Amino acid sequence: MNKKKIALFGGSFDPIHTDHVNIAKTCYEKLGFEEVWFIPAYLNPFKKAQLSSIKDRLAMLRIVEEKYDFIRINQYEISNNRPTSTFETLSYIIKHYPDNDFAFIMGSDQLDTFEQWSNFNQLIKIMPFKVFLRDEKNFNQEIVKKYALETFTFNNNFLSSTDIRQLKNLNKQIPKINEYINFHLLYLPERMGGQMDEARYQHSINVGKMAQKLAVKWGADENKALVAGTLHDIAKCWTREKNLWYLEHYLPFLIEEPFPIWHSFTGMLHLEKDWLIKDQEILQAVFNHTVGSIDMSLLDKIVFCADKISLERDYDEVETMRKLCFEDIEQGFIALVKMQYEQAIKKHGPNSIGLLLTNTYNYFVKGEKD
Ligand SMILES: Nc1ncnc2c1ncn2[C@@H]1O[C@H](COP(=O)(O)OP(=O)(O)O)[C@@H](O)[C@H]1O
Repeated sequence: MNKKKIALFGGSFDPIHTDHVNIAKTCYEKLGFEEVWFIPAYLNPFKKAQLSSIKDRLAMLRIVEEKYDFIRINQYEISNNRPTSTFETLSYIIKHYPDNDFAFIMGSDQLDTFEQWSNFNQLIKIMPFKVFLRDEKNFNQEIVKKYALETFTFNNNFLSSTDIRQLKNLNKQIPKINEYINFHLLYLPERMGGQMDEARYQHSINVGKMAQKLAVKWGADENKALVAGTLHDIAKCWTREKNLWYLEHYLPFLIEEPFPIWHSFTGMLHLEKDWLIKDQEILQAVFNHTVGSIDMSLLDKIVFCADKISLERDYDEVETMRKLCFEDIEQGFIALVKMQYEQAIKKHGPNSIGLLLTNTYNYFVKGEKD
């Protein structure tokens, strides 16, 4: 009987990206493997370097598994519930699937530490190792020669999970995985933490939670509220130059608005252009969070209010405002627009608060509808 040829592909897949899939496709389309089994690594809960949950990493792998018949997920390491060496995993798989013929797939970056993998001398004898070149010129040729390893090129986008976590090369990433990451707010410390100080980060988290609560109370989409609320201030700590660059390139007419408001527009642009968030409702809620506009959805109002009544806010009337927002979101919103407007006038004078806030105030508070 001919044994089924299977390629085993281990990694953290945090997240899985296009190049992982392209490697698997090469195995299937060009190297005669009938299946490729992705083996996500377990991450030690006591280890600091731990990243996304197993649930999220598996959900992202499933998106790919559903698309390609030849891709399967093997959960041996995950179900072990402890860090498991490649040697242990491969020994287990060989023993339990005697009707298959296996090879192990690795990226060339792994060559440098290859000899330190546990039980290395036995490991290299139990199955062939196939090396996919991350960089065709720059890889450890000594190890390749020493162990007579086969090397392969593939349709390489030069992606890495680290880069994806840091918002780099997202245009080359699998769109559905981008969407999953954005909707589940994965990699916030990397993606948001680097752009703001600790207090702003905590405020952002609090606004997300408050927006979610308000959405549950008023029947809006709670996930969109959580995402928009959490990300609303993403551009708040940017320099004037960076803000200006985005406005000049995409929305130059808004440069006339006061600088402290710019971050709502540039935050929206950043989320759209760099995070590749496609959801217009989320983008609009971020756009409207500081001064609003005359055309606001329930979600926009919720994020606007959540920003002003989040957990860490402690101005005199905050409790009254919180109560009002949970009793009547429309009245809460009007009261908060009024407060925002009066504070802006006090701080900046009536001639420098910008057209948008004036319009929002006139429309919602004064009731001027034309
Ligand atoms: N662009 C790539 N080219 C070659 N191998 C890759 C590439 N991206 C990932 N790999 C390999 O895929 C396996 C799993 O990678 P993983 O650690 O989950 O992600 P990454 O290396 O992208 O951060 C590793 O063997 C890694 O070397």
